[in-house]
Parts: sequence; C-alpha cells; structure tokens
Amino acid sequence: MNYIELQLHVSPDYTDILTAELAELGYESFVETDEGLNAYVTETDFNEEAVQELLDKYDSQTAIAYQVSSLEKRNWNAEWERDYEPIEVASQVRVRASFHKMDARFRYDIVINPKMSFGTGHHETTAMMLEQQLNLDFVEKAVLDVGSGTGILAILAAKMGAESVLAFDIEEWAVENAHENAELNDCPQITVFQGTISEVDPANRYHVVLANINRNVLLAEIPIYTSLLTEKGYLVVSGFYEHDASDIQQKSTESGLIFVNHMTNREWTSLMFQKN
Ligand SMILES: C[S@@+](CC[C@H](N)C(=O)[O-])C[C@H]1O[C@@H](n2cnc3c(N)ncnc32)[C@H](O)[C@@H]1O
Repeated sequence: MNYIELQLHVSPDYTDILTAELAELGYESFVETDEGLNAYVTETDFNEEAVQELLDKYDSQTAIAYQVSSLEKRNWNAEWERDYEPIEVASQVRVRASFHKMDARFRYDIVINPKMSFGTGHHETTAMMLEQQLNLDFVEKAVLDVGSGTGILAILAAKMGAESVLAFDIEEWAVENAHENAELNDCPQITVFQGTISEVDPANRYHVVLANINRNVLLAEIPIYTSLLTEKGYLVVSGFYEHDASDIQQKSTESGLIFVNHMTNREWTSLMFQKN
C-alpha cells in the first residue's frame, strides 16, 4: 500500500495537538522535524480537504504551511534508524530498536522495530501506559491489549509475567509488526489478531485490560472492557487529553469501575480503574 507524507511547517508548540488531530483523521505515524512535523497516512485515508479544514482551524493562532507527497513503498526501518533513540520509563523499562545495544541496568529490555505502527514509547501516552503497568502484578495473569500498535504494552505485560496476552488492532500493518515484535522479544504468550473488541469472546475474562486508543473509542467501549474484567481486575487507559479525563472517568464509574490512578504528561492523560 502506498503512503502519503504530509509535511507541516509549524511551530513546535503545535506539533502535539496536530499529531492528535491527524491521528483522528487516520494518520498512522509521525516524525517531528526541524521544520515541524511529518505525518503519514495511507493513500486511501488521505483527504486533502480534511487537512485544509484542520489547518484553517489553527490558522488564526499560528502560521502553518504544508506540502503533500506520495511515497512509494520505502524502507521504514532506515527511516526509523535515523530518528529513533531508546527511551526509558521509571528507570525500569528501556525501549530500544534492535540496532541499539542492550543496557543491562534496566529490568525490562523491550526491542521494538516500529516500521509504521504507533508505539515506541516516544509518545507520552505509551510511556504513561508502561509506567502504570509497572504498578500492577502481571504474574500468571490474563491480559487484553486493545489497539496494540507495535505490541509494546503486550510485551511489557508478558515480560512482567503474564500467562497470556491477547492483543489486537484494526490495522493490518500494526498486527504484522506486533507479531514480529512479540517474536523479537521472545514472548510466545502473546497472541495478536486484526479486528476490534467485538471479536473478543464475551465469555473470556482478563485480569488486566490495556487500552491506549482515543476518547471516542474508549467512551464507546469501556462498558465492554469492564464486562471482560475479572473481579478486582484493572483497566488502564490513555490516548486522550486531560480535558477529556472527566468524561472517561464518568463512563468508567457508571460501568462499575473504581478510580485508582491518574497520570498526566503534557496535555495527555492516563487513568487506571479497578473493577468493583
Ligand atoms: C495510540 S495507538 C497505541 C498503540 C500502542 N498500544 C501504544 O500504547 O503505543 C492506538 C492504536 O489503536 C488502533 N485502533 C484505533 N481504533 C481501534 C479500535 N476501534 N479497535 C482496535 N484498535 C484500534 C490504531 O490502529 C493504533 O495502532
């Protein structure tokens, strides 16, 4: 499948908000550049009018110029090798690519070759999810990873002792990448499929559900995640802004969950709940 590269020339103050807005329009990966932001979307999901509308929204606040180019299939590994630095979470987790050397000071070494999937730990939401996971007990637990991207959250759960992790994503390339990453990290307990929550057997029960997606999907699906949790099971969510946290919290409480923890990083938020 061919991709479109959208190059935005914009102040660094606006790259986060534009990343979130473009993710809502189906853009799959983002690279911050000296000029601003490059965003990538499949040709089928590209809609120049939607881009124009989005940029018009910010026009009165900042100057934004853009350029669109069509990319033939390219070597995403080479792209990432140029841009990808390892990241560290709470002095316990280090996420690196296979071309970085391992650092034995970290308890959990995660190797992610991201290609086109979201989830290298570089995004605040992923880093917060990983940090929330460090506060949970995964030993012999069953885990569900909704919107698994690279599979990074599933991999940490597996490395922390989970017995089984079911991960899924709507995007084929994400599923392929999560498969590869699960193998690369020697995590045979991870199963990945392409699809949505509706394909998860409602009779299944999970001790932990991880969902780093977005506000709208979470609001629609939190009742389903809750029904899939074991008694005292945990739901950890992210992918939304601080100003949406109250809506997410209200939906979770209505579904029978108890609030446990709140984390914020820049304007992004992650919440943890426990089933009653
Ligand atoms: C913000 S990324 C998170 C990826 C990874 N879990 C992480 O924490 O870095 C959200 C992922 O959810 C997927 N996604 C979006 N809507 C979805 C849905 N309704 N069901 C399953 N996956 C979805 C996207 O394709 C994307 O890979």
